[in-house]
Amino acid sequence: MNKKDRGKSDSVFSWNDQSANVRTVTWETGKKLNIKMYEKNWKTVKSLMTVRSRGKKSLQSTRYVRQLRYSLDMDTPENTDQEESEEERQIARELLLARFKNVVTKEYDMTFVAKVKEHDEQHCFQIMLLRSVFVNVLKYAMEKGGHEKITSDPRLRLKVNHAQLRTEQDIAFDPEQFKTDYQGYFPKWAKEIALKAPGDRTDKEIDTLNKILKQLKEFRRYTPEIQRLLCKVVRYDRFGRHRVIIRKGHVGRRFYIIYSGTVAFTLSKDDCEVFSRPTEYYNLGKGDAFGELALIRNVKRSATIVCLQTTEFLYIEKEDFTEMGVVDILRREMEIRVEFLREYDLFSTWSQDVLQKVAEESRSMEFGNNVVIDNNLLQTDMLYVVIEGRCQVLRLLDLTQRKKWVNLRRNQKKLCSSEFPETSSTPYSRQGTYSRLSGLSNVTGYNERMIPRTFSQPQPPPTEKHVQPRLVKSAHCCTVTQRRENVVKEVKRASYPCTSQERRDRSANSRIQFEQTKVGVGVFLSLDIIEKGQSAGLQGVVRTDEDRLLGSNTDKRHLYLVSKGCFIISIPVESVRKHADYKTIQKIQKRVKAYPSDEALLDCYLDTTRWNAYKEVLMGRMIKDIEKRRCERKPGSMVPGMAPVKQEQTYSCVISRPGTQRTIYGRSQSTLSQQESIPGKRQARLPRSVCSPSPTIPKPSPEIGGEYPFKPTATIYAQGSRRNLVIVNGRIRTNTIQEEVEEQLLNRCVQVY
Ligand SMILES: Nc1ncnc2c1ncn2[C@@H]1O[C@@H]2COP(=O)(O)O[C@H]2[C@H]1O
Repeated sequence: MNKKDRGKSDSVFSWNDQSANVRTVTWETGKKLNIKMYEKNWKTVKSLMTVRSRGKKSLQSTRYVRQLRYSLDMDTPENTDQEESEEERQIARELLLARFKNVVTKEYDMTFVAKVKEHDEQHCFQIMLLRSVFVNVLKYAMEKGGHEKITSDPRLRLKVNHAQLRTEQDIAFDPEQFKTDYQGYFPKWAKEIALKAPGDRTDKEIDTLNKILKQLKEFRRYTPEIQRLLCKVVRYDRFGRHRVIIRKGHVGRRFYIIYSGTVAFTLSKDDCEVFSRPTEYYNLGKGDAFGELALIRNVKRSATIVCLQTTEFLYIEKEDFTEMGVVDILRREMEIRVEFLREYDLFSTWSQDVLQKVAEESRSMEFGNNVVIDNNLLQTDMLYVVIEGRCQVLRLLDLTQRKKWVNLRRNQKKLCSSEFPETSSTPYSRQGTYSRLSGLSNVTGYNERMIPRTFSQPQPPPTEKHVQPRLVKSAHCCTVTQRRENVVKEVKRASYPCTSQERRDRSANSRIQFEQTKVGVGVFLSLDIIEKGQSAGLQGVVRTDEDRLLGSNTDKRHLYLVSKGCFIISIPVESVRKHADYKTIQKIQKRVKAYPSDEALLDCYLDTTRWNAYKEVLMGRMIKDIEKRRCERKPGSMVPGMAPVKQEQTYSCVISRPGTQRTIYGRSQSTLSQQESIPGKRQARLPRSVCSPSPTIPKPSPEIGGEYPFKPTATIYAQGSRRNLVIVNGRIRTNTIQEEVEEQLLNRCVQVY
């Protein structure tokens, strides 16, 4: 993108955020168009235009804005882009319809779908706007290779062959699905250097190439001298999807580093196998290298490597590879791996030769925090040994499939509607919201954008038989909730001034349409921590072939292995099985963990969330109590003529539950209530000694402390995440429609159970 283009982008397409419903789109030509759109729709369009890919580059690059403008200038959606093939158009149309179905309100949906078919000019602009945004996103994805990801995702059923089929009911809109893993292409100038013969490259060219290659992790691990030498000899090449780069059994001549794109490797000769595999753990991406084994050991290629998308490579010829000492570095790394495996007690009975072989077939990998290493740990074909750091085993639990959770929520609804008839039908969802808003004292300055992403993620509230009725019935608790609700109402009113009719319209249209069977409310639970020296994926080694084929007697749940910052060795299970003796198998069998059932996890989650909710309510009551006592104690101790000051105090109390003692710290942020209670008085500030009592530890009153029947579940190392997530087609989303989706789901579940 040149500078000229960059300057243009803002004037071509911009939006005005001031009003909730009416958005102004400004054109380069100076024309202004007012589009009446509902907040959610607009947010969707906006998010699509600004979706960020991992490589930091925004989809809203000038080129797309230009394309968008171009397409908007066209008369009908069909003519929007001449270059577009029939196939692309078909996919775009299908997705567009699906998107309308799920994002746009029911009313709009019907109109739009009808109008798309009739090419009605009245709605043409809106249709084209959304459509072209989508087409451009799709094009972008196709260019960057992400298209394959979108279309080959079986859940989306968007494969070209399937495009004719009805897809709407299978798709719920999720911006996540339109992100691409943008990696950036190898620049043209760098290509020109890399295509030159080594002798023709100048020092300056080598330096500039060095700079760009430093972003590759494989390249960074060499010493600066070797890096410079590599820049002298490195060559560039680019291959499309399905291209076999290395075939098992062939003679090795090159060592490859991936600059962009993805390849997959298979230990079989058949390259087609990689395309039928559902998981991604055999994939290598940007910065990964391959093809070293044959060069180090002077043997034939040990695996087949195929491009999964258009991939750019930097390669080094065998002679250069050996001459420059890269071989020595890689050999040393291999020795470290062999050394580690020799020390590892699981393989203590293995001979040096076997360890050497296994080390060759294994890989050392480094992962940052929160990177998914494997998304189906129980079915994986890899054994992961943690050398440094740790990882976590997670389970995503679909709460809407759990009767206990549904009953719990139903009871809460009943209790709340009888206690607080004036509150909405989702009292607890709101309670989650309130707890986040409670710290805001300046209501008018509050903007909904400040609401954290967790805004719509409700906390399951306390409903334990012994506790809940008392907490809910307590007048004290009621006032707290009441006050908070007013705050939220005020916040909303202040943020979006609109007429009551508009408000009614908005709430009527805010209902989200979704395919209920595809959506659920879920929560991630941590089942296990894999520490240094431990391994994950042992199940694969002891799984019999029969189990593999029939899937019998095995736990088939999806568990995620997520890095918390670690360095691991991944060993193909096949390789371990091939070399494992009886003793090793016995050791492995002993170490295979049976993870707790979903039922047990759910109990633990509910216990934890009840406990957390209980603490929250308790804190609210205590703070209120303390404030009240303070007001009673010092009714006239104000100094007139001074501005009020926000007091922030820390309180602590001890809550005991069986077997534990916990200290809870809470923060109260409030403007002095005494001043508000005296009308006509000038605002005043109390001297610090008077208005700000030193943090006291109030005695927990008998009715609020010590009675919580919490039973720690000793067998499970699990802490319920406080984040509830909506799962869409097996994926996870966290956005503001969650509350509504959850409400609808709950209603459905209540009818079922
Ligand atoms: N288990 C593995 N994980 C990742 N890459 C591998 C694995 N086994 C082999 N390879 C790579 O696949 C390449 C095939 O050619 P080479 O044997 O020369 O070098 C091999 C390694 O670079």
